[in-house]
Amino acid sequence: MADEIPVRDVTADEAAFFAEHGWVRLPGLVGPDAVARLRERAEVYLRRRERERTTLVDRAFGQSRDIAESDELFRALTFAPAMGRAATRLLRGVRGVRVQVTNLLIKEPGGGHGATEFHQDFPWMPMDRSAMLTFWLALVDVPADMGSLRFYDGSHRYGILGRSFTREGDDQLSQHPWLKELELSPSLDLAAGDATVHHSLTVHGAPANRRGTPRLSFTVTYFDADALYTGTPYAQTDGLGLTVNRPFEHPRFPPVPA
Ligand SMILES: O=C(O)CCC(=O)C(=O)O
Ligand SMILES: [Fe+2]
Repeated sequence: MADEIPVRDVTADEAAFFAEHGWVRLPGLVGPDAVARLRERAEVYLRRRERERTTLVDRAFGQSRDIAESDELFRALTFAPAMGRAATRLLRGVRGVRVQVTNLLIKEPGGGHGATEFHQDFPWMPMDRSAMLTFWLALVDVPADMGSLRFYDGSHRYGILGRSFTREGDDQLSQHPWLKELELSPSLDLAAGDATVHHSLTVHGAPANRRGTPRLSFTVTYFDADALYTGTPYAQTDGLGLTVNRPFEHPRFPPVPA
């Protein structure tokens, strides 16, 4: 029988908060029993992971990309209708969403990983529109000093600010010091099962993990199902045979029922 993951719906207030601020906290998005099962799975995958530190991103956190393609429990969460409904509601004006990527993230303690420098997610993407967001689900309790995400409030309204993680010193605050005039979201103490959601244009980052245990989280990124492929070179899409100016109709970008 297919696994089911209980996911609650997003409220009208949460959707309004997201529209204004470009991020939102969703307490208790996933029920505690389901989170415990997801965490057990995550621990197995992350133990197997090779600890290469080759890119600037690798220094900030470890990843196990496309986890929902290989694991049925993370797939059940990714395709839960409540997730599709939430993404569609938060993005406003989209008819539906597709999955862009799923990921398990680990931020090791004790200097294993550093801070996640402030960045936008969208500047890399080969989509013709920025209607895209990421759910970041805490799989363990994530107190602020373990590295919950922080967001520059309303930064999603300033368009594409450029790529980060391409060279030293290209974090968004160095490129755009005026961002400091915006409010920084409060440091959040998340419980396992809580999530934050950020828009793909929202500038976000995270401090290093100062606790003694790893920060474990799952992320899923959804985008407007009607977005068109631009042909911009991108490792994930290169060679898939997508057609420029056509939607992402490909098994790697499945639509999610809402
Ligand atoms: O978990 C982190 O520290 C960063 C995650 C992130 O940047 C993202 O999910 O877009
Ligand atoms: Fe990000």
